[in-house]
Amino acid sequence: MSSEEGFSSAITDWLFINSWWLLLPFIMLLVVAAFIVAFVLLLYMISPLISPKPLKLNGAHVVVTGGSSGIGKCIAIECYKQGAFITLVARDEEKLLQAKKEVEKFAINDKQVVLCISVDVSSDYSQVENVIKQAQEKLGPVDMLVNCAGTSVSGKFEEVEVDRFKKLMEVNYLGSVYPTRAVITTMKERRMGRIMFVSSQAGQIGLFGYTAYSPSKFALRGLAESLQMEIKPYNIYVTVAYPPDTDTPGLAEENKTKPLETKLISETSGVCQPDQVAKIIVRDAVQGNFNSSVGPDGYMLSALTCGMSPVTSITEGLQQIVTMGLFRTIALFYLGSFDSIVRRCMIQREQSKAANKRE
Ligand SMILES: NC(=O)C1=CN([C@@H]2O[C@H](COP(=O)(O)OP(=O)(O)OC[C@H]3O[C@@H](n4cnc5c(N)ncnc54)[C@H](OP(=O)(O)O)[C@@H]3O)[C@@H](O)[C@H]2O)C=CC1
Ligand SMILES: CCCCCCCCCCCCCCCC(=O)[C@@H](N)CO
Repeated sequence: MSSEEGFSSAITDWLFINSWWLLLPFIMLLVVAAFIVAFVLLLYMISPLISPKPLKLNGAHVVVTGGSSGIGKCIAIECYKQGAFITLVARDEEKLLQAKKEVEKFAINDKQVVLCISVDVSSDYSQVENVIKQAQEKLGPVDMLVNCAGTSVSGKFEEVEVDRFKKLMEVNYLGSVYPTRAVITTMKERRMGRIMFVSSQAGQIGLFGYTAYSPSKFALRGLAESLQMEIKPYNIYVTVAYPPDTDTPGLAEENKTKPLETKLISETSGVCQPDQVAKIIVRDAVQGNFNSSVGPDGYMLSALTCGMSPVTSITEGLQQIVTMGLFRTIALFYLGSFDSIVRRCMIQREQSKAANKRE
């Protein structure tokens, strides 16, 4: 009996001691595998955060649609100041020539050229393709395309002419699709380039009076995100800019029909100068940032609405993670104040209507 017990315990002792040695390679394998998995996960997390190489504007060919006025003209000037060759695209030839003269004042060398092309970016794709081809023949392949041609209408949903909804979608959305489509193949072949879409803060938040305008600016974000995922491996970077109200002929035109509600709500973000807005937009496009915002409200709106948009730096990603809850809290107060503006305006209107009737 006792000899049997001694035998079995000897076996377990033997197994125990030896199994350590037997397990060691497995343990080592497990540790190595864990390291590999951790490393791969880290690479996955970091890979979208690697910042692109900045684009050199000196000698680059920049096409600016809507370059004859307002923000577009200021973007052209900003690029010209950094040594770029410019193609201005818009419909009105006189305004184009006037803008060309203004841009040329900022030359930094005597080789720089400003080319003007008159075309409607929204009506016919083959026309747009043709003029881009002409521009590339004269000034070389496009390094940066700025889609800034656009227009706006504000007014209550039922008061905006039905045609306007289509028109805004055509100019603001398709007018950005066509030029982009015309430059993308060459950019992919050259494995370099920048595409910029000028959206608006009204492309991040839907506001009273912008039922026709906002959707056309929101659409650009969907286009930009999808396109960026396709062309990132070709070293092409997309930027979407979301400016607040900016002092331009376009804004003056829009203000003629702007409802009081829209005016009061937009005042939250204030009015910017187009040259300041252009400076920020060009800096972000050169760096290849997906998002370009102006001012503290713009910063908050962008962090809050980042959704699944690409990140272009580690700090940007971290800032979004840390600030999102706080900004949502602030946003609730803003939304409350917008609602009360709308309510107050409605009450005021009804009161003045009643007073008019009594008279
Ligand atoms: N100003 C603002 O408050 C803000 C503006 N934005 C956006 O920025 C962009 C520029 O605005 P802003 O500078 O105010 O505008 P402007 O009205 O001052 O200039 C618009 C430019 O676009 C051109 N354009 C308009 N329609 C067409 C078309 N169908 N084909 C070709 N060119 C066209 C115009 O030239 P032409 O008429 O001769 O064709 C002009 O050069 C717009 O997309 C706007 O929505 C965003 C946020 C705020
Ligand atoms: C944390 C949350 C912060 C929220 C801040 C909200 C601020 C809203 C202001 C919106 C202004 C819209 C300007 C549209 C400009 C435009 O595109 C037209 N003028 C074109 O002509």
